[in-house]
Amino acid sequence: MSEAHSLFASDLIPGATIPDRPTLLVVDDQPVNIQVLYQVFSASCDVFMATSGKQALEVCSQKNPDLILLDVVMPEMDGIEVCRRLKSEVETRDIPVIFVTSQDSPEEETLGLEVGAVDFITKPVNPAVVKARVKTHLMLKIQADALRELASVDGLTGIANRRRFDERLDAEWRACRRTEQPLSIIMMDVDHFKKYNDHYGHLEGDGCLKMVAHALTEDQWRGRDIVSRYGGEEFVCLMPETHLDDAIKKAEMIRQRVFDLALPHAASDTADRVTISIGAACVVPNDSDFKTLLLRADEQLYKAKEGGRNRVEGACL
Ligand SMILES: Nc1nc2c(ncn2[C@@H]2O[C@H](COP(=O)(O)OP(=O)(O)OP(=O)(O)O)[C@@H](O)[C@H]2O)c(=O)[nH]1
Repeated sequence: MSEAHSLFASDLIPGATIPDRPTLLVVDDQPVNIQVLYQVFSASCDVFMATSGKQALEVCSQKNPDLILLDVVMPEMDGIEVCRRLKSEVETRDIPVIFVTSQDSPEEETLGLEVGAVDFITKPVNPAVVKARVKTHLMLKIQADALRELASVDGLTGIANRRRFDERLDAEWRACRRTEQPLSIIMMDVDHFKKYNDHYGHLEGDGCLKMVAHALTEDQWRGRDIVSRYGGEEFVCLMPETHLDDAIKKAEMIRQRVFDLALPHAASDTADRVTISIGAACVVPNDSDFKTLLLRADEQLYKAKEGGRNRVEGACL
């Protein structure tokens, strides 16, 4: 068992993934102060260092540390501003920040906590105190990560749920708008699923949805793609930086994959097995929001249903 596991194991909620070696970022414009903290933590954690606010923000976006020990007084960008910026970005807002400072006035401490820090430690640091506090906040971070994970998974199928999809859609919409890249989504719906439930029973229906979800997610997706259960017998996939042609190709592969599962569907008017219909839509995001993209994919799905089901339709905005 690694030192990190032995530190946290007894205190964690079930299902929480304990990193082998948590990553810490230590930020201080005085290398000698970094050295002290490095010696305290290097045995149990991977320690990254930054000597300015700007560098700290860069390391955060690259390394996504589990916790940050942040000096307050630094030239150019001080710790308060660094913390403010970290808390304003979705990608970094959940990283706990502990201020390490020689200024211990109540006003300073209040300001630090107001901008989002979780704790305050005064210099010169006492190794035992800083270790105990870091352990507490790392444990809370790991538990919060586990809860976030649980809240984003669909209970029946185990794949991402609607909440996770909505979060990613919002983030990817903004990312693709910044980079002027296309964003595609594909909406998938199991054909004649009411008849499936009526014929085989609701429990069998649940089993069918699990197998379809598995077939949808076992495929090789690109790093930022996400497949989720959108609700009921409907699934959706988000594909950033993907043109409509490629989204349609992928949709066709998925349609075929579900067809090849050959799950019997004796009550279907379309085939002897379970099939899905798919609607794809693509846009280079602009100043409007993503509702129109979802609407267009839904229209295309409807078109696929109207056109005979077990097929793919797609359109750009
Ligand atoms: N077993 C099971 N059924 C579900 C679940 N969620 C939704 N359903 C059922 O899925 C069915 C969807 O029916 P409809 O929306 O009429 O669509 P359909 O029968 O698939 O018809 P088309 O989409 O037009 O091919 C409903 O009967 C829902 O009760 C679920 O989690 N488990």
